[in-house]
Amino acid sequence: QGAASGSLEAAGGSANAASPSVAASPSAAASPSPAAEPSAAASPAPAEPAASAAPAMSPKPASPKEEKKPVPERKRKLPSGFVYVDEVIPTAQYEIRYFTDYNFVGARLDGYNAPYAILTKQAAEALKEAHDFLAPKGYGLKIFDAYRPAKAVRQFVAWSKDASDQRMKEEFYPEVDKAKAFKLGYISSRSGHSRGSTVDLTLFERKTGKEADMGSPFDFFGDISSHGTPEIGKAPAERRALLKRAMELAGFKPYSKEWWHYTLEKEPFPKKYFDFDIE
Ligand SMILES: C[C@@H](N)C(=O)N[C@H](C)C(=O)O
Ligand SMILES: [Zn+2]
Repeated sequence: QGAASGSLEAAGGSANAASPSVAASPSAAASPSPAAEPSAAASPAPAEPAASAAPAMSPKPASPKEEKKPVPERKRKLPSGFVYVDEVIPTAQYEIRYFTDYNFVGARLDGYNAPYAILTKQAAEALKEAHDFLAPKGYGLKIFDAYRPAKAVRQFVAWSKDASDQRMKEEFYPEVDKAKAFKLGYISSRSGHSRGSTVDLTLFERKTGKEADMGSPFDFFGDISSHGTPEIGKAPAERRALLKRAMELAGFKPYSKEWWHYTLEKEPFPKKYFDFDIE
């Protein structure tokens, strides 16, 4: 799993539009180990529990059934302090995986009633800085997850306890026992995402619109997804380092176990876990 590939040219992944998209796409990053992100994880997470990814293989297309599902109009009124990220960064790409069934659970998550990325205003504005920093380097940001309702986290917990459901194992956690996903730090039972200032993301190449090869897919549970892994090639490692630099300059901190997961250092709600639906 997880291609350790080659050149700095972006690879793999479908190019998703600047607006929230229902279709899933593939995704495919190493720099010195970033500091662990603290977390209120219920389980003894190693470093910081914080984020996730898709396999290096080609992305599963959305099922015909899924494509027919109507996408609801977005609710304009968000809780105070939150914004729709595409209204702040219209030129980023959005592929909200937990709104689709292309994720490690294999189903749309509770509370994801629409494919939108929502963040605190501070986090969205900081993210725009990272996106703008990357532009002259030929890259942009592609968002997989942002604010995550606490009910979705509860669904992750239930999923991890259901040993009979292994439908996405091969693609997302081939060498990990799902019952240990929390303990190993790949998922947090008190996720920073529910505080509204944490984001899961990757790079896309501006020239082609394609998702960059980061050496392992988003939400791939394994050592290869850690910062500093020796298991990936030079180019993906350089891209992970570029993304990390952009995010740190913008005020985010990385999570050692997941190259795609970042939390705003000065998050406005450091102790509050929200549960409003995404709509
Ligand atoms: C599940 C994955 N995308 C993720 O976000 N993991 C971190 C540790 C979290 O759950 O906060
Ligand atoms: Zn995350």
